[in-house]
Amino acid sequence: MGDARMRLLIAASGTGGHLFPAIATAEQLPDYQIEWLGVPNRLETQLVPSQYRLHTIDVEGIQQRLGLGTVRILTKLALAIFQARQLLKQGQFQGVLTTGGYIAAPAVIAARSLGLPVILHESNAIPGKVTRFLSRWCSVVAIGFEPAAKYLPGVKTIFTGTPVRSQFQIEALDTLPSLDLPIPDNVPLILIVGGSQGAVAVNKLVRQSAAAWFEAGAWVVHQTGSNDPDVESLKHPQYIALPFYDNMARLLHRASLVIARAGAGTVTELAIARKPAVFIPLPTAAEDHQYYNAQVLGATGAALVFRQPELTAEILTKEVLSLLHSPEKLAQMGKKAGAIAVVDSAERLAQLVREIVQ
Ligand SMILES: CC(=O)N[C@H]1[C@@H](OP(=O)(O)OP(=O)(O)OC[C@H]2O[C@@H](n3ccc(=O)[nH]c3=O)[C@H](O)[C@@H]2O)O[C@H](CO)[C@@H](O)[C@@H]1O
Repeated sequence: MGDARMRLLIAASGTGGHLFPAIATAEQLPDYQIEWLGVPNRLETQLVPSQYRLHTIDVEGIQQRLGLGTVRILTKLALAIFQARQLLKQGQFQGVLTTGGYIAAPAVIAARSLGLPVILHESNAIPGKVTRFLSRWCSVVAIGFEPAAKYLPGVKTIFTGTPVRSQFQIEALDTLPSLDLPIPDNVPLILIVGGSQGAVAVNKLVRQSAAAWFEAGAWVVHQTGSNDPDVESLKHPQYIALPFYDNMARLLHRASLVIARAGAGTVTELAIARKPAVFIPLPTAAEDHQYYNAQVLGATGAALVFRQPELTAEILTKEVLSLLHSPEKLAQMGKKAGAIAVVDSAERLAQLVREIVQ
């Protein structure tokens, strides 16, 4: 007996920020036969669940080498489009879902050249160049933050939020493995998240500020990344430094306050987990998109947002101390964060797929 389900190709590749939303959505689509399009040596080879067949094409470098040799870039893109077209035709796929990034270009162009519907999800408050360029060819662009719509004039956008891994939902708390970190139960915990690569400038500010927080009774868990040469320079009984932490959802649920970069994934997870935050957006992010991500929570009073060049250790010390001394304010901020969270984002995006790929 053949499989009578509709066939959907998901093109999602690279970082957790692109893969987690796609995986969460795929889980909501058992009524579709899903296969995956990625790149041979990226995270998808580890993260994409084994029930989805993974096809890979070589598109790495298209973005990185822009400007060096237009002919070579276009040749490579043309080859990737050709491969994606072959895959879509031979696999008899009926539509494409992509979360953007460089895999999106060949996937979207190939699908449209075959007249297939495409849903593109953009998680940032300011869509990246690839999204803006490709959006006209998409049936619809699903957006993670509402402000993104105004950067996509003439494009059909639908606000779905960004799907996150289910462990960030408050309801999942009891099902998560407990923390393997020696943090006492009743102390305030400040969690610092630099993102998948860490944030050396944030690390430095935190180390300069932490003494006053320790004195106020707080513990600090500091996710530092692995590129910081000074990571050993702070030692304190209330301080734990980690390059990366796998059980981030559990740690986030335990935190009283989170200091973080403002990648779309992190901002969304904080809203879902209803956590008060201090954002220090990456100043070099394309078109300053992290600042606008941060402002989605900042504008409602759920977070404080500081621009890195203007932020001193004195200011950070003082602002965090004042929050630590005001648990009611922290609780209010967490509530405001929760108010903008889209807890059923994966279901919404899956529903959009059902409406468009049929
Ligand atoms: C440096 C950079 O350009 N980052 C971009 C990248 O973010 P990137 O994907 O790197 O970062 P995000 O903030 O979106 O997500 C980080 C993810 O890593 C997880 N995590 C982090 C640390 C840790 O120790 N353990 C752990 O599990 C977080 O829970 C989160 O799920 O894509 C995002 C979506 O397009 C953009 O908004 C970001 O600006």
